[in-house]
Amino acid sequence: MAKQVVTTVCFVLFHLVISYWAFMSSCSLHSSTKPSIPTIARYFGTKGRYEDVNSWLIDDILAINKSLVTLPSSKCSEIHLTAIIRHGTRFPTTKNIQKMREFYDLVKLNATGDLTSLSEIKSQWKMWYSDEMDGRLVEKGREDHKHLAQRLIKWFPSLLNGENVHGKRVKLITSSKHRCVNSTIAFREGLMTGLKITAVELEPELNDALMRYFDQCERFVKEVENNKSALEEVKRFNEGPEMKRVMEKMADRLDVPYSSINDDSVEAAFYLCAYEFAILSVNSPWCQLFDEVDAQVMEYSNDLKQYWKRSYGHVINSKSSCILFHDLFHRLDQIVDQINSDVPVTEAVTVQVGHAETLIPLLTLLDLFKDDVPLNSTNFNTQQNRVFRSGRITPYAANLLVVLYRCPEGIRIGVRLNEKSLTLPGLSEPVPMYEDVKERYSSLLGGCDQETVCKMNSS
Ligand SMILES: O=P(O)(O)O[C@H]1[C@H](OP(=O)(O)O)[C@@H](OP(=O)(O)O)[C@H](O)[C@@H](O)[C@H]1OP(=O)(O)O
Repeated sequence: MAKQVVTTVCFVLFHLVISYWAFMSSCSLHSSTKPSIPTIARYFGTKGRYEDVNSWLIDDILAINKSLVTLPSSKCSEIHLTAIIRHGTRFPTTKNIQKMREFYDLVKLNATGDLTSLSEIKSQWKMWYSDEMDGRLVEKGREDHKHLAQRLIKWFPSLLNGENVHGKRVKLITSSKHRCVNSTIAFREGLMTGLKITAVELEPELNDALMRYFDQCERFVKEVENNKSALEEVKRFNEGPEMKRVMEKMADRLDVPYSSINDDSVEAAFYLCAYEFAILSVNSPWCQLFDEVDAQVMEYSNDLKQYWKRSYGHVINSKSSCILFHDLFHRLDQIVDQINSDVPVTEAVTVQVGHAETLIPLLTLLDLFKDDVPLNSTNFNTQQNRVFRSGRITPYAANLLVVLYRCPEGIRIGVRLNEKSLTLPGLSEPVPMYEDVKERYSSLLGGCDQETVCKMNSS
């Protein structure tokens, strides 16, 4: 049995390395010139790069932009940071690799259009993604987390320092998925590089109950995850006029019958463009199959998925994150107690690494990024200026930073998403008193019991 497992693991690793290496060598990836950015990159949604949300990072990946952060008065000092982070850039999931392969085969065998990119796809591009890659972290994803750790050291030098790391006042918690565990390890490497530490005892703790709470919430699993009708609006949009137009334009560009292109085909083409850019920094010929309006439609389709599967679409989506919400406030309360009792703070920094589906429900529970009108299959046009844009909220390595400050007037709290300050809805101050935040969320703090909300037939 053990021998079988080792053989399988070796096979998978070998396959991954070979496919990746084969593709890397076929591209001019090692060129030192900056890659050109696809004009549609801002529409990649949850498949988008962090640096396209924070564009100053394109020139300097370790730069921090203080103009986007509100700090309390200089009399305050930081006492704690909780960072809840999405894993870094990853391979596509198997489900999407299969769609990509099918679409590539169709293009290779049937497309005859005269686009230059089409001849490039047919003569040079190779299908290098294989099923085993299944959402695993890629090298760029490791870099995402290493660099984020180094920027966080710059943001919070009094918290993320050698003394706190060695004193075990920094804690790493992660989902058990490959992309998360390896992101956490990369984050630790970034800390060690940034702090010039050579050896450290900082083992990530695996905690799926916390970082993959959605899997364990029966009501969410039954009513949303495994219930096709929960995503009815996504289906309707994908069968609607805007998406139909994208499919027709794609068929025209490829010169194939309209009947051979469906919503899965255009999704696969869009992913091919997005993944080649996110993983390899290549502005690939696949990107030429879309114009900007097409890309906006694709972005809306993905936003609808996130909205109905993870956000305001169904109440249970956000409620499933009650456990993470309570974990956060429980820790903050403990720290405030330690300060008030004048005892040393035991946890200076807590880093929790999970998924888009870890972050989006929690942000929703906090009432963030809520549009006045729900996103649905018929309002693509009127939702052009929506605040719910998954690409802005959860690109790879997206991060929610919660900071406690000790100030002369008491404890204050600052919240940042992707290194930019957020004002919590219902509160006017950007760095409010901790007690005001607790008051604002008092009904969740007094309820939102995981076991109760996740039970079937709970209200
Ligand atoms: O569309 P895919 O198969 O990539 O969906 C993934 C999720 O990716 P996302 O929709 O957020 O872009 C993935 O979330 P991640 O944060 O870990 O990337 C999720 O864990 C995975 O289960 C896939 O969800 P699906 O239910 O198969 O759509």
